[in-house]
Amino acid sequence: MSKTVDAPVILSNEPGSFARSVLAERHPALIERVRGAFPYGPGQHRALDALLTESTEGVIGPLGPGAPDRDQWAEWGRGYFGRSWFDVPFLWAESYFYRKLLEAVGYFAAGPWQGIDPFRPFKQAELHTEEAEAELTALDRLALRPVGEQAQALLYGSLWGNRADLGFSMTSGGRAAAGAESPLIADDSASLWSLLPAGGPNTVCLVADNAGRELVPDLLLVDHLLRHHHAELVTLHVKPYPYYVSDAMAADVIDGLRHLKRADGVAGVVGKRLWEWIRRGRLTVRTHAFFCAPLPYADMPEDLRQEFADATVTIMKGDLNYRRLVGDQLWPPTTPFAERTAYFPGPVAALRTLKSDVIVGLDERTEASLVAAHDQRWRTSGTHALIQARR
Ligand SMILES: O=P(O)(O)OC[C@H]1O[C@](O)(CO)[C@@H](O)[C@@H]1O
Repeated sequence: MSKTVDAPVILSNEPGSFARSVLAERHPALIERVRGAFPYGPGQHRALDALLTESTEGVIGPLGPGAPDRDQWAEWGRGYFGRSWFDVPFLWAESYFYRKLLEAVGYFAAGPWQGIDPFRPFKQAELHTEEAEAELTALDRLALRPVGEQAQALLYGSLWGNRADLGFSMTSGGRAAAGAESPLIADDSASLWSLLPAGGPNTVCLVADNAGRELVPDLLLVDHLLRHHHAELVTLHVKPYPYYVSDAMAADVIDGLRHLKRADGVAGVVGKRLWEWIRRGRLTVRTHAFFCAPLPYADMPEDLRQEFADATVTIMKGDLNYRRLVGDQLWPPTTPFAERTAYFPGPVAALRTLKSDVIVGLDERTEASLVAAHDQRWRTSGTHALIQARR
């Protein structure tokens, strides 16, 4: 057992740090992309200007008086207002940035822009890339392989789908989305499958991350779990509103399902079957306000805790869910995953490509070889991935 009891919370004020670059470079770049995505009017552009200035040079201000969740954020941000965005916890600052960006474009305000997802054009474009098409065509070949091989390939597909992240491409020029896949730095997939023996009365909660090219492989995995009775019921949890650029909401699930249903070959068959799983109640899409909270899962509310407690296993997708699952802190990398997730109300697994500094659950040899071979960029470059699970 590691002796770790606590570790520094990640802030964004360390010069040269990844967290700092997200606030100082990615967020301004994202504001520019959002400006170009819709024919926003002068009021929205002024609000985006104000957000850019506030978040890079100013101090944290409250949400506007009409915001439905103003009190909630005032509570979550107690002690942070009036301070530099760089000096408060990175997880909080990043989450609040997305909330303020929605405010700037009028997502929650009564009027024509209410409910218009500022990231939707990017998410939709993702579905129609050559790579996305090739992934669907590959399903025809995969269907000829033994079932166990299909299962493993779909699990890895869902894992590496997490690399297709629009926030990431904001400053990396999409580099992490290309190239050969690196070996996993932790692979508990055998342990994950052992939690889901075919034919058992299993239920799975899959907490989704990105839409588009991540969500489609997630749906393919879900179909496999249901079809081969690794799970009798699956709940797909998505965000209630646009978040972290590409995070999936119910509208994105519908887009993904339609996209699959229209495809040729095996992909089209799977798309139609997924509609049927939903119709029969074997696949349910759910959301919860907590998925957009700037808090670790250790602080989840009782109703969500109960949902996870009832599942045979909860699968957390992506980097943000990982940060919230283990705590957005600089843990010694060899801190056991089981120790960091001991509070979780049931078996839990993480499928994540590494896109921020947090990491636990490495063995010493892996950590040493990563540091020697790539310095610390392996933590944030999206080239490495992991599957971690605990019973
Ligand atoms: O989509 P994912 O895998 O949750 O990745 C989100 C990650 O991207 C970043 O927002 C940086 O763009 C990280 O800070 C964050 O953890």
